[in-house]
Amino acid sequence: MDCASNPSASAGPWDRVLQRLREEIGEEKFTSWFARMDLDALTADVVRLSVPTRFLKSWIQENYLPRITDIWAEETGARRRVDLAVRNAFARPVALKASAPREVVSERTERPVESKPAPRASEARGEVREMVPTGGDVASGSPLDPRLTFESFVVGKSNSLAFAAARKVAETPAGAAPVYNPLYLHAAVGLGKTHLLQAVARAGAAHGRRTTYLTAERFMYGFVSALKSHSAIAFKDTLRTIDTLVIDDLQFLKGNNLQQEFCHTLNALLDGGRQVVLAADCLPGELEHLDERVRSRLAGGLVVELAPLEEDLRLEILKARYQTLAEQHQGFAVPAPVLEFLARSVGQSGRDLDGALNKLLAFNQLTGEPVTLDMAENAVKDLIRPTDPKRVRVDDILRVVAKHYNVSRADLLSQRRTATVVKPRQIAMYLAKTLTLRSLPEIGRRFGGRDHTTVLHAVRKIDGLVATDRALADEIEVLKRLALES
Ligand SMILES: Nc1ncnc2c1ncn2[C@@H]1O[C@H](COP(=O)(O)OP(=O)(O)OP(=O)(O)O)[C@@H](O)[C@H]1O
Repeated sequence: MDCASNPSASAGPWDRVLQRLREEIGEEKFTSWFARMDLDALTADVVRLSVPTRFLKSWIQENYLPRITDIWAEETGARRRVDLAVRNAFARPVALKASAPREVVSERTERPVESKPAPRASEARGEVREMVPTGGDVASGSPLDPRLTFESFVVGKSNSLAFAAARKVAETPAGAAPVYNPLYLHAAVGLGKTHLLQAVARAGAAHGRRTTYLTAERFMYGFVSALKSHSAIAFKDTLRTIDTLVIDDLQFLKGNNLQQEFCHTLNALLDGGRQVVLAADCLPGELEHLDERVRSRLAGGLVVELAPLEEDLRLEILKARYQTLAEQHQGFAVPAPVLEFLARSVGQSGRDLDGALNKLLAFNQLTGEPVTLDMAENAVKDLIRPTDPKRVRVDDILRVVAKHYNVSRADLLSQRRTATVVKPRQIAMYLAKTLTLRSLPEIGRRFGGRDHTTVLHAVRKIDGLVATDRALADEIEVLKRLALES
C-alpha cells in the first residue's frame, strides 16, 4: 500500500535540499529549472516530485536527479529513491501544491523560464477568472498564461483570419450583439489555438466582458465536482451568466451527461446573446462524440482553421521568442543564421519552435558553449525528424499511387467510382493525411474538390483495413517509402 505522507510535514529537509541546489547552481539556473518543481509525496523510501512539463522532467532527470538524490540523503541521513513525474493540473490534490508563490500558468505551457508574474484578476477592467486550479470553484476558470496575448501572437498567412476573428470577438463591448457566434477555431497541435483563446479571454475582460476560459477537461471536472457537492445548479448558473465562455480542446469533451450539459450551456449562452469561443483539433462535424445538433450549432457560427505555420512565420515567431529569452538571460545570443536554420528544420508547430529555443538556452547555460550552427544542429537533432512529413507533397503521393496501381492521376482526381479507382484514391487520401500536415478540407480540395467528410471516410476505411489486412499494410508501407523518397 502506498502510505504517502503529507509533504508539508517534511518541508524542512526539502527546503534545505532546494537551498543547497540553489547555492550549487546559482539563482538563475535554479529559477529556470526548479521554480515549478513541487514535492508531491513522501513514502518510507520514495520522494515524489513533479514538474508541469515533459521538457522540464527530462532535463531535470538527465542532469539533476542523481544530485538531488545525494543531497536528500546527506540532509536526512536516509537514502530514498527520487521519482519525478509530469503533473496533471486537474488530478493533483490541492494539499500537495507547493506553498511558494508561483506564476499563474496554463498547465500546457512548455517553457522552462519564468517571466513576470501574472497580473491580478482585479487589474482587469472586466473580470477574467484566472487562478491556479484548486479543484473547487471550477466555474471560475482554468488558469491563464499571461504570455498568451494578442500582442505576443505573430500573424502570418496561415493564421491571419483566425487572429482577426478572435480579436474582433474580444473587442466587442459587453452588451453589444456578438459578431461571430460561436467562433470555432480548429488546427493541428501547437498551431496557436490555445494562445488565441487565452488572448480572447484576457482581452475580452479588458473590454469589460465577464469571461471564463475553460479547457474541456476542466469543464467536465467542474461539472462532475459540482454534481458531487450538490452545487450543479450554481455551477450552471455561473456559466450561463457570463458574457463570454471560452472552451479549449473541445475534442476531449466526452460522456453523455457532460455532453448534454455542454449542449444546454451552449444553447443557453447562444440564445441569450452571449459570446462562445471554442477550439478543437478538428472540424465541428468530426467531433463524433458530440450530438448531431451540437455539431450543427457549432458549425453554424464562424469556423476558422489555423493552417501549419509557414517558414516566414516560423522565423518571426522564433525572433520574438528569442528576444524575450535574451532579455531574461544575459549573454544568450543566437545568430540570425541559427534562427533561420531552426525555422527551416524543426517542426511546423509553435511548440517545436519553443522547444528548440529552450534547448539552445539550456545547452548554452549548462555547457557555456556559444550558440553556433554546429552547436544548434547537435542540440536540436531530436526535434528534426529525418522523415519529416512536411516534405512529402500531395502531388508526390498522387504520382506514386497512380503508378503503383496503374491508374492515371486524372482518374484519382475524377468522380469515377469503379473499384479499380476508388481504392487507390482512398489509399492516396490516407497517405496524404498521414504523411503531410494538410487538413482534411485541404486534402479534399487537392483531390478534385471533394468534401472533407469523403476524405475522413477514406482515412478511416484504410485505417481499419490496415489493422486487419497484413498484405495491404505492407503495400502501404512500400507506398509511404516511395512517397518519402520522391
Ligand atoms: N502565431 C503565433 N505567434 C506566437 N506564438 C505562437 C503562434 N502560434 C503558436 N505559438 C506558440 O506555440 C506554442 C503552442 O501553441 P498553442 O498551445 O496555442 O497550440 P494549440 O494549437 O493550442 O495546440 P494543442 O492542439 O496541442 O492544444 C505556444 O507557446 C504558443 O504561444
